[in-house]
Formats: sequence, structure tokens, C-alpha cells
Amino acid sequence: MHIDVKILDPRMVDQLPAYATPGSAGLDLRACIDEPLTLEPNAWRLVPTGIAVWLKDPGYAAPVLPRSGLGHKHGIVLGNPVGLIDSDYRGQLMVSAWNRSDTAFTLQPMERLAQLVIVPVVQAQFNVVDEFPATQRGAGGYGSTGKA
Ligand SMILES: O=c1ccn([C@H]2C[C@H](O)[C@@H](COP(=O)(O)OP(=O)(O)OP(=O)(O)O)O2)c(=O)[nH]1
Ligand SMILES: [Mg+2]
Repeated sequence: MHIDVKILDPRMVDQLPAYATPGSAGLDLRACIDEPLTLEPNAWRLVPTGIAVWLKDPGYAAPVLPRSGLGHKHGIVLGNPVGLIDSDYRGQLMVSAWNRSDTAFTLQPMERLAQLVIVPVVQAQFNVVDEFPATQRGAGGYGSTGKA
């Protein structure tokens, strides 16, 4: 699949999003900031990535997810826990970086901050009905099937 990308920050010219390994699902997004950005405990900031993508086809979308290293080791996750890029969005990809830890963290310019995953999407049509057919689960949830 080919996706149109616009380079909004010249530093991204030779750093286009790329799969780090042949089996990678995520494309790392970089923090296109001019100087180091310190996120105090529980602070969050909207960080530009220097690129825009146009997915174009409503059959695709792109969740923005945290990187596990930053999230687990440093508490740097996303302010909107998962970002979602619509197929018709034409603006710069932005990452809401949230320091959920109790230690300040300094983000370096061009550091890989989050990852973009391109996924298929189904846009549903809704039929309004009065009843659903019975199923084994019914309305059970929240652990209704037990623990073991
Ligand atoms: O982490 C994110 C989340 C969203 N977006 C952009 C792309 C997305 O298509 C658009 C709108 O996002 P969303 O629908 O999640 O936000 P909203 O609060 O519902 O805004 P809107 O009313 O513009 O849809 O913002 C980002 O750049 N980064
Ligand atoms: Mg929206």
C-alpha cells in the first residue's frame, strides 16, 4: 500500500516513517521540536511530528500508540490514550505526550516518541431493531466467564 506523505519539517526528509524491522507493525513518529522539552510529572504537551499523511481511503485509519520502552520505563504515554488518524485528515500528525510518572522526563528533538499503525476499517450502517437473538454470553461481561 502506498500513502501520500507531506514533509512539513525539513529534518524529516531523510527520516521518513519506516518499519524498524521486516515484521514491525508500527511506524515510529519523531518529536519535531526545536529544543529539548521537559515534561514534569503529570504534564502533557502536544508535540508535532513534522509530517502529514493522507490515508485517503475510508477503509483505512491509523491509531497512534505509545512506544513500550518510553511508556513502561519512563511513563511517557499519550494524553488521549490512543490517538486516531482519520482517512480524511490532512494536517500534521500530532502526538499528545503525557508524563504519567512521578519523575520529570526530557524529550530530545527528533526522538522517536510514538508509533503509527495503519489498520483496515469498516464503516458500518446501522439497522434499528427491537430485539437481538439470544447468545451464550447474552449481556454478560466484566468477568462474567470467571477467572481460571
Ligand atoms: O493523536 C492524535 C489524534 C488525532 N490527530 C488528528 C488526526 C485526526 O483525524 C484528527 C481528529 O482526531 P479525533 O477525531 O480523535 O479528535 P476530535 O476531538 O474528535 O476532533 P474532531 O472534532 O476534529 O474530529 O486529529 C492527531 O494528529 N493526533
Ligand atoms: Mg473526531
